Amino acid sequence: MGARVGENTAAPCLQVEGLSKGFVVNGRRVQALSDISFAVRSGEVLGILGPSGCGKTTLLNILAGFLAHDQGRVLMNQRPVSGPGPERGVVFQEDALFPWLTVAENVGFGLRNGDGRAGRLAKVEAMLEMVGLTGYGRYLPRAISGGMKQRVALARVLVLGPAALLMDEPFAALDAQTRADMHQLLISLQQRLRQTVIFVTHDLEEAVKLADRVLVMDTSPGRIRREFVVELPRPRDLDAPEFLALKRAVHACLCEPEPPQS
Ligand SMILES: Nc1ncnc2c1ncn2[C@@H]1O[C@H](COP(=O)(O)OP(=O)(O)OP(=O)(O)O)[C@@H](O)[C@H]1O
Repeated sequence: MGARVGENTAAPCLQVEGLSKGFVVNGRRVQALSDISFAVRSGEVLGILGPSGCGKTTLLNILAGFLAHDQGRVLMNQRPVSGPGPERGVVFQEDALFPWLTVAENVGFGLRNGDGRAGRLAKVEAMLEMVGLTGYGRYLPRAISGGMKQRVALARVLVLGPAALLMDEPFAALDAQTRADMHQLLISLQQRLRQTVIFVTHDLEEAVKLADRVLVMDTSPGRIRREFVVELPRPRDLDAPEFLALKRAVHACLCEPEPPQS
C-alpha cells in the first residue's frame, strides 16, 4: 500500500483507499494515480500540493464523481462515490458561471423549488453577503471582475450546503492581490461554516497558508509522498518563523528526487 495518512480521525467525511487511475494515450498507458490513500475529517481543510501533471485534477475529478477510477474506493460519509452528488460541491479554476444569468440567478440556480421563491431569494441574499457581494445580485457575470466571479462560483456551491467543498486550483487564474483576498474569504467562510474543504494547488504558499494538512504528491505516477500537519493559528502570519520553516520543509520535500518506480 502507498502512504496512508489522516487515520487518527473519529469520523472521516471522505475516505480514499488504494485509489489508482490510468489513461490510454496513443495506445500507451499513462498511470496518472497509483495507490492513493487518505482520509479527511469533517471541518478539515486539506491541501493537495504537487507539480504539474502529478494527477491533482484527476484525483479531484474522481472525488467529485466526474471520473471513474480503476482500483480502490472513495467513500463519502461511509458511502461509495459512484458519480457527482450534491454533498460534494466543486469549484473550478475557471468560474464556469452561466453568462446569461445574473449573479443572483447563478447563485440560486441549484436551489430547489421546495424552498419557495422567498426562501430561495433569502438564501441567495445571505450567501451574497457571506462572500462580500451584497448589492451585486442583478449584475451579469460580464460586468464583474474575475475575483468577483470566483466569489459567485463559491457562493453557488456553498448555498447548497455541501458536506465537502472540492476546489481545483480555484485561485490560480487570479492576480496576487485578488488571490490574497480570496484566501481571506475562504478562511473566514471556513471559520463561520466549519466547511470541509479539499483543494488542489501547485502553489506551496497557498497550501501552507490555507490547509490544516498538506499532502505532497509525486509525479508519474501520482502518489502521496508525504503529509505535513499545519498547526498554526489562523489567519496565518506569512512572515512568522514557524510559517517560513514549514514552507522550507515542504519545499525541500517537493525538491527531493522522485523515488524509483515500483
Ligand atoms: N483525459 C485524459 N486522457 C489522457 N491522459 C490524461 C487525461 N487526464 C489526465 N491525463 C494525464 O494524467 C496525468 C495527470 O494529469 P492531471 O491533469 O490530473 O495533472 P495535474 O497535476 O492536475 O496537472 P496540472 O497542474 O498541470 O493541471 C498527466 O500525465 C495527464 O497527461
